Amino acid sequence: MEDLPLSQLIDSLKNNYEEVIDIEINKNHFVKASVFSMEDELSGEFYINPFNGDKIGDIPKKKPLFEWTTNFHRSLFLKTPGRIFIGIASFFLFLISITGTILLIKRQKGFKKLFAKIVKDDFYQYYHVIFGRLSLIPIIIISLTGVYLSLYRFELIPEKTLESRIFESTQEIDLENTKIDLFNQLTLQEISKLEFPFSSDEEDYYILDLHSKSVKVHQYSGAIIEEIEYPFSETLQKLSFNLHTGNGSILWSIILGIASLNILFFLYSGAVISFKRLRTSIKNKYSPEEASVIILIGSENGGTKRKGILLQQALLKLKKKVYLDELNNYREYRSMKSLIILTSTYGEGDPPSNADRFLELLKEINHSQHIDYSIVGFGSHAYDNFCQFAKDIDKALTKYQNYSPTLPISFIHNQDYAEFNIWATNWAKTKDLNLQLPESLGGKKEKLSPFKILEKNSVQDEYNDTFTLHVEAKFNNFQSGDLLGLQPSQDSAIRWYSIAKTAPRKILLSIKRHELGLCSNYLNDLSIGEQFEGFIKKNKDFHFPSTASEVILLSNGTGIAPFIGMLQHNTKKVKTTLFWGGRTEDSFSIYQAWVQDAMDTDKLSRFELAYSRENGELKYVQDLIKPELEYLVETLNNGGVIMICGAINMQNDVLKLIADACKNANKHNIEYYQANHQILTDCY
Ligand SMILES: Cc1cc2nc3c(=O)[nH]c(=O)nc-3n(C[C@H](O)[C@H](O)[C@H](O)COP(=O)(O)O)c2cc1C
Repeated sequence: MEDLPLSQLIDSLKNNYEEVIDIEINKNHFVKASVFSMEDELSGEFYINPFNGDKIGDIPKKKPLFEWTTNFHRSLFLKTPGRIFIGIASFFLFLISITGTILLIKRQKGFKKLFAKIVKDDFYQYYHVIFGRLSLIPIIIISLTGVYLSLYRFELIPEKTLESRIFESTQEIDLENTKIDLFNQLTLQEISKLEFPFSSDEEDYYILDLHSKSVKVHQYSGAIIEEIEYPFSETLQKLSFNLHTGNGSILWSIILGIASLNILFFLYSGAVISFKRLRTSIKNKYSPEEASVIILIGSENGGTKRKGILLQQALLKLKKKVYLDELNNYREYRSMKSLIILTSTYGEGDPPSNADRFLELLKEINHSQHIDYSIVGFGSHAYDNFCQFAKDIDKALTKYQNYSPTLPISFIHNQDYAEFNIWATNWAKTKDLNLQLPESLGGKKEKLSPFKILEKNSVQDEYNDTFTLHVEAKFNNFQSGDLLGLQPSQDSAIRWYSIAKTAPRKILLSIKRHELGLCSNYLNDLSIGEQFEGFIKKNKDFHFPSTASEVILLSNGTGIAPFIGMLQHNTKKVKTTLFWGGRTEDSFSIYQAWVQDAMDTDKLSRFELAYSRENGELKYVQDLIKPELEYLVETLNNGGVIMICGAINMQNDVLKLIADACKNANKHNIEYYQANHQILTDCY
């Protein structure tokens, strides 16, 4: 159809109808004609077959819903003010998409990495970025063309004067035999509209709209009388209209449709992200001069800051003079005794934006008093430089003699609240504080469920401080390595126990009794058949690996519990070694049967143990693995996994030994294996 000469269409129309007013060829290559004829049904506007001029269909009326939506979209039914409003909204959408692109480039650390892998650490942020990458370009186009259409509509586009050229006709006029060469030469694809002369008067011309100009053609001689070039603004208006509406391309319409849905998602996810950030504004009761505990935060998206605020509130409840601020606001704190630094890491081990000046400030600002500090790094093993910025601060602080660590640096993966709670409890212990953070973030109460005591075993040695409880749950969807939380009284903090799943719904807990420990004594006092209330939290970063070539389990004290459960489920009989350190031979008695059973069934290949209070020698897990470090690193190298559970000091020592051994082996550093989920820890 596109190659059909215009003259042929004109001839067919003239043959079929009394009078032709105009024809229009739309983007979808349909030919619409406006004609008069003797027969009523063949008069009016309808689609025609371009080859013979026959009517092929009526022009469908726009559906009311479609019309309603178009009106709403263009002006919100507010006529001109509505259109102005929509124009301004388009402009803002354009600005947001441009700034969004810049932020995305910044977040990805460069234009080249715009399409690099994105780590899913927060649902809304992740999909904000994923959808952003896919639809920012269409959204920029939608908004920019929307702005242009509004400007055009309000005649705010500087109009170039029309270029009109008038030709003197020299051609002869043959009224009997008009043959217009131009119409023979033009095909339908080159024209968009043709208006027929109004009457047979010589002064009435054909008005032919081509894609870039409009031409007046003499109806008898075929001479071009006038040519008007469309100004660029008009061409741009047409292009904008097509790009904005998807007119003429189904594929582009689909892309625009998806991008528009994404705009809705962006509105929502953007609002959630902003809300989360706003919710975490810092308020202080004490001035920086009077506070003895200073909490400094490095946080980009507010996760770490929220933890800092919870900690601040818990300390205020204990009447502590605490001051919370961002790391970049570091200054002289005259009364500071304790410094707590909670910081996340971004980019490639870089500080978050509210902490990027801290290391410089630290050099400039001097404190003369003695300060004990504790650093908690928030990060994700999905990145190569796990908690690197927290490590950098730790390293920087060791240079100052008046700064001494209260606890070794702690790391928290994926904002794990239970891990943070454990760190906070440990920190509070060093200060003899009964610190109580809320049970869970957002104040959501965990659903409690009863656990019934089936069996109890206690160590009968001079320390007499450890016991196991075999309990039955009401449900079964948990795994060894998950955490059981329980709160012995309304106003006490939650205690967490790493669990062993020994059979469906059966859990083995290993508990160390503290003389004044509320929770351990409460559990110790329960008899067989009694129950306690608690809840289970998934701890998916500490499950037995499903695909490792070999597994090494390192534990001390009650930290053996999750491993007992894991061994039971090692039905594939993956080569597994267990190292355990306890105080006395008796302290092993409560686990012995489980370990023996795992050995007998080949679920455990090797077992090594160390006693720290037996035979006068002080032997710890650390001592057990010292001669095995080469083997440990080799296992990691071959795709094996090391899991560590028990006391935090043991974990820190062991990690240091492994880190040094990795360095000596000259292959990968320890961070590589941590990022690769080959070193899993759950210590307290
Ligand atoms: C773009 C980007 C880069 C990140 N880079 C690292 C990194 O190098 N090392 C790391 O341990 N965590 C990294 N993370 C994870 C964050 O540190 C982690 O999500 C943290 O919980 C964020 O805390 P915030 O909400 O307080 O900013 C990165 C996260 C994002 C989004």
